[in-house]
Amino acid sequence: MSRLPAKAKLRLELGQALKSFQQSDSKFRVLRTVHPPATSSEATSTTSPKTLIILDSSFNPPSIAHQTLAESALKKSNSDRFTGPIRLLLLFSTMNADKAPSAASFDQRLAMMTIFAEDILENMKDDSSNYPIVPIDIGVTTAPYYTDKSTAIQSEGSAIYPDHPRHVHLIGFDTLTRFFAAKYYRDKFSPPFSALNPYFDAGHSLRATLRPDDDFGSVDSQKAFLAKLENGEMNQDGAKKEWAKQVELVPPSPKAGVSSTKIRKAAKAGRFNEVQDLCTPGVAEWVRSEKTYEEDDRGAKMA
Ligand SMILES: Nc1ncnc2c1ncn2[C@@H]1O[C@H](COP(=O)(O)OP(=O)(O)OP(=O)(O)O)[C@@H](O)[C@H]1O
Ligand SMILES: NC(=O)c1ccc[n+]([C@@H]2O[C@H](COP(=O)(O)O)[C@@H](O)[C@H]2O)c1
Repeated sequence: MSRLPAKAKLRLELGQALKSFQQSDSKFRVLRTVHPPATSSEATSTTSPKTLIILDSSFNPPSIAHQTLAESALKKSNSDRFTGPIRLLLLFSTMNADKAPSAASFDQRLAMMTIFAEDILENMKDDSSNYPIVPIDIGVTTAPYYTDKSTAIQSEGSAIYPDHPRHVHLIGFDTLTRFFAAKYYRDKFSPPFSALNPYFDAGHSLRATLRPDDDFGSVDSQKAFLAKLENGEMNQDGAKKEWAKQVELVPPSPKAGVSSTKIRKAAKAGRFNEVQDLCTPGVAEWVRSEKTYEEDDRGAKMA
């Protein structure tokens, strides 16, 4: 293995770790931790977090919009309100609630997540007065829903997160509407939103970034969606209006128009300048050199 080029080695190691996870009954596992440059990995790996910031995504591929979600949450002026120590978890679901697995293979996505984590840490290092030093975990889960993801992390992540940290899931507005969509819970829960009680009772929260778009609607209509929770209009399905206090709405970032779909399409068409604009440097280099989307740029949400 030692003679393999670095990228092939990374894929192989992550592929093997993923296979071992998939062959187990586990629902959550951290496969790797990326440590901030120039800090002792021992020091950061033994820091048990009280707040776990989680970016769950298909990472197909990681984009600068994902980078903004993570960095904005970590920025000291925003993260000061979280109880420290803080840790960031990049989480990949092997089972997505709405998408068929396609385009980049799972070992490639895990490799891109690792490179993305290194890019984020490098970027934050350059602005260290504004960002805390945090390790970034690369994790996998089989759970497609946020409530189940958090339950799996609580029960199976207790060795790496022994202090039972509060979870802050970073999501975009499109995902907020799916978090609060009764159709996902109706089969097993009556009323459907009673499925969310354990999540909010545990003190977990959501940091939802507005994402104005032709498909997702204007900023005002997106704010109006959360107002329905606040006003009790979702109570008939079992929601509680006080949950709104655990949902932070974040103004859209200048990267609001960026999506992984755009990157896959640009890569397939060979527009690598565009890929470079939409990805962090290491990820853009990976997509180009590994020809990640040369054959297949699918990965759109299923109907
Ligand atoms: N530009 C953006 N603004 C706000 N949130 C975003 C943005 N891009 C992604 N997100 C959020 O990041 C999370 C993970 O994103 P996801 O992997 O679905 O990316 P995507 O770009 O929407 O993917 P795809 O284009 O493949 O559907 C989701 O909660 C999504 O809403
Ligand atoms: N109700 C829910 O918890 C719910 C609904 C739809 C998608 N999801 C998850 O949101 C994450 C992001 O989804 P997309 O990659 O489809 O944007 C995925 O892990 C997906 O499985 C969760």
